[in-house]
Amino acid sequence: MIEIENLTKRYADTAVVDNVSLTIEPRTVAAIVGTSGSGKTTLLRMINRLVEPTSGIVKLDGVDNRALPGHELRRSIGYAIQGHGLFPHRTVAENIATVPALLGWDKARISARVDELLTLFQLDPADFGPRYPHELSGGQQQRVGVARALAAEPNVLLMDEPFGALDPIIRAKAQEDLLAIQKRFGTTIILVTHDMEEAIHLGDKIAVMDAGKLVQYAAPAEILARPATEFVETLIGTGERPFKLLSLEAVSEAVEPGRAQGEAIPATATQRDALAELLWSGRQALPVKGEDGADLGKVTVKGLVKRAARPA
Ligand SMILES: Nc1ncnc2c1ncn2[C@@H]1O[C@H](COP(=O)(O)OP(=O)(O)OP(=O)(O)O)[C@@H](O)[C@H]1O
Repeated sequence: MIEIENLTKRYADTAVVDNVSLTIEPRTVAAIVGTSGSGKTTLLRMINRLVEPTSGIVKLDGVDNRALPGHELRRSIGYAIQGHGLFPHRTVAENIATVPALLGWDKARISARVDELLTLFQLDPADFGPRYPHELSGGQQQRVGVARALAAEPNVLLMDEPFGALDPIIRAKAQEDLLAIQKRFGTTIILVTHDMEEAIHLGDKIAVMDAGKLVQYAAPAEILARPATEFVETLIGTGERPFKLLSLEAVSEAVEPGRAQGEAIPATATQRDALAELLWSGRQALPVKGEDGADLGKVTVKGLVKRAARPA
């Protein structure tokens, strides 16, 4: 668990992070969103003490983050940034091995961990391990950056716009990979993004920052249904709100009994995908299939329209 209590950072007379308090439950993803300059990166960097707070406390599993020297603290917390920050003169394997080597892991354990992570990120260890960062595509470098951040099995992973530079298709893939890896390792992730869509998709909770202040901290559905301020409402984009609400839930939650004609949609697809397919194909209902291909029922325009309405 991460507890941030009355955290403030001042530069000269300006509080760029202003008395922020929030708690992040273990094994969840918290997304920090806000406009440029709202203090997101500064807030994130006070967790691993790349920035020292002016006042306030950060506790990690109940322990003040000042209990350890900063460099030791940072070995225990994963950190991934936009542009990946890979060491250009070290191979991919050496990059990933950085923190385990600092921690004194033996060679066999390091090599097993590097192979495990490369495989997990769908990079063949024999092919990619010996390459240098410039021999990879941007998307591959990004995956190595996240693999490096996870190398020493941290409980906490901080990510600063990790997908900012990726094209939309690779970005969607990277987001899915991250969620799968987060579930597998149970990592607590704090992710800075300026993209509300990404925050809604990835965050169990979303922290909205405006001019250094935390203006709302809530689950995505709550933020969509009840934005705390006009600023939050603007960030959501009101025209998109019903579709974002539908994107939070799977088709399986909206299945109705009965049959429908035509190609089926998987129960794991989002309700937004189902509505898009219904509108595009001009149908009133789609059959829904389970992972084993079994017919589970149908999803209808009428049912989804109800679900897209503002929650009571
Ligand atoms: N070392 C510093 N000295 C003085 N001012 C700083 C320093 N670091 C950050 N700031 C200021 O603090 C404010 C918040 O910066 P921060 O990087 O946290 O914002 P951000 O929300 O992450 O923005 P972006 O989305 O553009 O990265 C900005 O106005 C920035 O200019």
